[in-house]
Amino acid sequence: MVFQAKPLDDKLQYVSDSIRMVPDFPKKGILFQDITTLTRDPKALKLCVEAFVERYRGQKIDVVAGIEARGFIFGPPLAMALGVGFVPLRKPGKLPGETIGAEYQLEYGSDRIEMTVESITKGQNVVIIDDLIATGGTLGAAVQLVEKVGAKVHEAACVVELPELQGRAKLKATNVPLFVLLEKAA
Ligand SMILES: O=P(O)(O)OC[C@H]1O[C@H](OP(=O)(O)OP(=O)(O)O)[C@H](O)[C@@H]1O
Ligand SMILES: Nc1ncnc2[nH]cnc12
Repeated sequence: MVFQAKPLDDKLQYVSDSIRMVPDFPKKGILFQDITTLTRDPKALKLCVEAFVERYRGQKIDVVAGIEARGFIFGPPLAMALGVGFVPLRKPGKLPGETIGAEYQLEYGSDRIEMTVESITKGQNVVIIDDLIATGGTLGAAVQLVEKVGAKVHEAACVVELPELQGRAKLKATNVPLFVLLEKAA
């Protein structure tokens, strides 16, 4: 049984149904939301990207920043549709040149993300995108990086929110709005 706080329209229901839930992955007790079943379904992928495009078209967005790895799937098609560039926020040691980084805790471990300093400039209006918000640690770190170079985070966007893990409350501390397509059970 999938928990869903808000009733979904037919399109989002289709997207929701396309996500496979995998119990005990990658660790016992984690109900993993597998978006690869969404991305391999052309209709679900199109509906999902279109929902983001509809949200941000006409919003004067300068940059879409996506979080490694699954933000790299949804970010580039959104950036292309908006006619802006895509900036990757990456796991440690992957980006050349001068970088800044932020550490964060996950539902199943800890990690760090990095950003090329010159990739986003002061005053730019940025949408940060990822597949999922759980504890909000990853998005919180991404917000820190974008704000550190003097840019504004217009909104953080995800396909799935796991409300029980309170990521929304963590992000609220940054004053960055959160937009999600689906709320699902953790
Ligand atoms: O809200 P949080 O508790 O921070 O968790 C959400 C993050 O966890 C997952 O990535 P993961 O770190 O598993 O990396 P991957 O995308 O490289 O598999 C997911 O894609 C988000 O980026
Ligand atoms: N339950 C979950 N499913 C997929 N990705 C995740 N990232 C953190 N928690 C997750």
